[in-house]
Amino acid sequence: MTDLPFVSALVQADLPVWEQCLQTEFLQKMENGTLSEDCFKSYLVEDSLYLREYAKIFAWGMTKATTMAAMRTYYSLLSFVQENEDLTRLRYLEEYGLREADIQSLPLRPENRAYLDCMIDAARNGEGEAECLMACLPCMLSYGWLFQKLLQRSPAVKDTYYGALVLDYAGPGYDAACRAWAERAEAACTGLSPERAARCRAIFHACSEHELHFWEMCATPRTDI
Ligand SMILES: Cc1ncc(CO)c(N)n1
Repeated sequence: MTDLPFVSALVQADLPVWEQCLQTEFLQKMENGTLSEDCFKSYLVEDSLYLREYAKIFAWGMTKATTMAAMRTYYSLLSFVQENEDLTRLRYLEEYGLREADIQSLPLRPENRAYLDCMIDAARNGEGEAECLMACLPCMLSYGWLFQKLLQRSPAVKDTYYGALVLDYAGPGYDAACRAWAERAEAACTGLSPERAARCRAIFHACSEHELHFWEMCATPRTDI
């Protein structure tokens, strides 16, 4: 992504945080095949709740769209997240006897709520598309980066129970989508005032930190499912 200077600098600055994500107990155990199904099930439930709320970030973004191009970015992101990402997750949930409808009333854990509140704040109170995309980007880009790394380091992970999920996020489809989002974010962040650019970097970084907290949370399973 060297042709995307703003986004590349954001990613470079946050690689240490993403490295820390890879070192979390949850991802280490996923990588070495010792993750308990309880933890994984709990992650899937939490992430399903997360993705439901994540959709609302785009809704806030849409209220501020001033061009059709911006509008299209939001709905293509929304449909990618809701349709592509959902397939594997729903299959796993089904294996656990959980239907999407059954989990909707569960509360979000505090780390999850805090992350979503941070993104919603950026999308609702920011000036426009740049702030909204900065809030959404660490989620997408860090997943692509993390799962590609995990697969490179431990190719055997693809033959484990968690292989399907890893391959989804490490695969060319997700990578292409990440690239498109990064290009869109680059365009939205080109030519911003230094103050606004700094605010955008702060949003991106805060959201990377929340990704880390989310992974840390996942080492301990929920007790209500
Ligand atoms: C918490 C979280 N971050 C990122 C992604 C990738 O979309 C996800 N599914 N969940």
